[in-house]
Formats: sequence, C-alpha cells, structure tokens
Amino acid sequence: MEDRYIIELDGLTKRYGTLTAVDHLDLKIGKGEIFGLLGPNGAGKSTTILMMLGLTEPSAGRATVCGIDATVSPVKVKRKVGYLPDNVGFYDDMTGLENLMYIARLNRLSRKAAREKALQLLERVGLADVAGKKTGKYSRGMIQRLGLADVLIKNPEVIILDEPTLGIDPRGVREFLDLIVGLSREEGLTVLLSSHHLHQVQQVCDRVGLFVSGKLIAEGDIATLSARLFSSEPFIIEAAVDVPAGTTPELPAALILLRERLLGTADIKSVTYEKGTLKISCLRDCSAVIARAIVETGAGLTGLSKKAYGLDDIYQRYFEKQEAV
Ligand SMILES: Nc1ncnc2c1ncn2[C@@H]1O[C@H](COP(=O)(O)OP(=O)(O)OP(=O)(O)O)[C@@H](O)[C@H]1O
Repeated sequence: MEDRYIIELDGLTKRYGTLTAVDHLDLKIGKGEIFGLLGPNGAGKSTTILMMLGLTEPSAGRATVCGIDATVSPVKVKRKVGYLPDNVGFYDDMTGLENLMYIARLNRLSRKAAREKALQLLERVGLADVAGKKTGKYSRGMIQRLGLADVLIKNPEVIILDEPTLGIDPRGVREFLDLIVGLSREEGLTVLLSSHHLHQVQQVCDRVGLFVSGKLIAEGDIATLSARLFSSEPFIIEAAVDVPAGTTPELPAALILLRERLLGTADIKSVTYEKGTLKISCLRDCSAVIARAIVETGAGLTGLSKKAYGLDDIYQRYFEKQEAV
C-alpha cells in the first residue's frame, strides 16, 4: 500500500506559539496525480509545503515523501522533489541555456551532460528558440517555464508548485498548465499545485484539497465534492424566455402559470425569474420537461442551459458554511 502513495501526511501539525498553522493534516497523494492545494491567505498551504520539503519541523505528525520521512531525511527528500516557488530567480545577464547549465553543473553533471540536459529541457518546456536570449529579457511566463526546466534537472518524482501562474497572461497560463498535465500524464510525475486560481486548478487537477485555518475541510475530485455539497439541488437549468412586452419585471403574468406548472413537476425544487431568464433548480436533469412546458405556455424559448457546479461554487459554499459556524 505504501508504494501507491508518493506523498503521505499523517496528523501533520505545526504550531507557532499559540497559533496552529497546520492542524492534524491527513492526506495521501498517489503517483502521477495532480493535486491542487487551495485556500485563502494564511490557511497553512506554504507551511505544509515547507514541512513536506523538510524545511520546517512539524510540531506533531509526519510528512512522508517517496517513502522518506521529510523531517528525518530532508536531503534525501530534496533529491526526489522539485520545488518551484512563486518567484523563481535567474541570473538576468545569462541566457536561458547558461542559467540551466549552471544549475545542472551544481547538480554535478559534467559540462557536456549539463549542456545536453539543458537543451533537452529547454525543448521540453518550449523555450528552445529563446535558449540563447538573456533571461532578463524573458517574459514572466517564460521565466516560469524556465523555472520548471530548472526543477526537472534532477529528474524529480514529485514537483511542488507554489502559485506558478501568478502574473502570467492567459495564453502563457494555458501553455504552462498544458506542460504540467503533459509531465504528469507522460512521465508519471506527481504534481502538487498551490493556487488561488480556481478556474486553473479546476482545469488540470485530478483532486483538490480545500484548506481553511490549517485544516483540510474537504478533498476529492470536483464531481465528488460538487455532488456532496449540492446533493439537495444538483442541477440548475437556466431558460431564456421571450415574454410579451408590458409585463411586470418580477414575474411576468404569462409566466405565473408556467411557474406553477413547473413547481408541480416531480424533482423541480424552485423556480425564479430575473431579466428574461428562468432559473430552475431540480434534483435531476429536467431540461426536456422544462422546454416542453415553456413552449406549451406560449412563451418563446430562446435558450436552455444546464449549469454544472464548479470549484468556484464549491469554494463559495464551503466558506459560507464556515462563516455560519
Ligand atoms: N515563521 C512563522 N512564524 C509565525 N507564524 C507563522 C510563520 N509562518 C507562517 N505563520 C503563520 O501561519 C499561518 C499559515 O501561514 P501559511 O504561510 O502557511 O499560509 P498560506 O496558506 O500559505 O498563505 P498564503 O496563501 O498567503 O501563502 C498564518 O497565520 C501565518 O501568519
């Protein structure tokens, strides 16, 4: 069983005086998984990462990475884990190739091997054409890709990325995320991604963990989290309707009967109306029933869409719950 998990956190805890930054954290991450660590500022994400890297000692519990206790053998863990901080620095007056070769040399590669490895990685991260350009002239997106090449030099089994897409333009973000997915799928690399960007995390992570005040309050894939949280109303169907002019803005007269009819239908929980759109929450996908009812009422149906709950909604709902406690 141990082999299945590349990262295992057991009751991991960090206290700073009276503050518990990380509170009895239990988490298992499998090989090749892309796991998103999410949470507001101060939730304990960075402290957790530092403990996994053996850079800070837990007050209690254990962080095991590739079967190695990070506190007992931080140097061994460092060999297996590539860490990309949110602000990676390079020598501005050296080219991308020179910077990477320098790091490869620090990793004890011969000059020839360092050059080969650097060129291969520049190709892998899509920077081959700017290999000879000084990194001072690189965009933020290019620097982050070079950062990724930097952490890949030592052939890590795990990469930990802290807000890797901060300040990158949308195209650069897409390219960076594609690169991460490729590394995980093609090379079996395990990726831990700490981020505030819910949409990005949703696009690439197999599983996410939501952190609040040092505690992991939920973890799972998006569909599972969504089903757990929205079990009382898993579907929202939005119907754009064309109602006769001169009706009231709240609920046009023509729709009052329609609303009653819909509410009389099994599995439809609520119907609201705003600016030409009916919002219908249901326990199953009732699109067909809704479309028929609208058409039969005589209101024009101009659009019908089903909303799937995303990470934004999941996040929102968890925090609403937390605040209510
Ligand atoms: N060296 C330290 N000494 C005292 N308190 C600390 C120390 N490092 C972190 N903390 C506190 O521990 C808590 C967790 O901080 P941490 O940096 O792990 O959160 P985070 O989730 O990474 O936040 P961010 O998204 O802002 O990076 C915060 O309340 C922080 O102030």
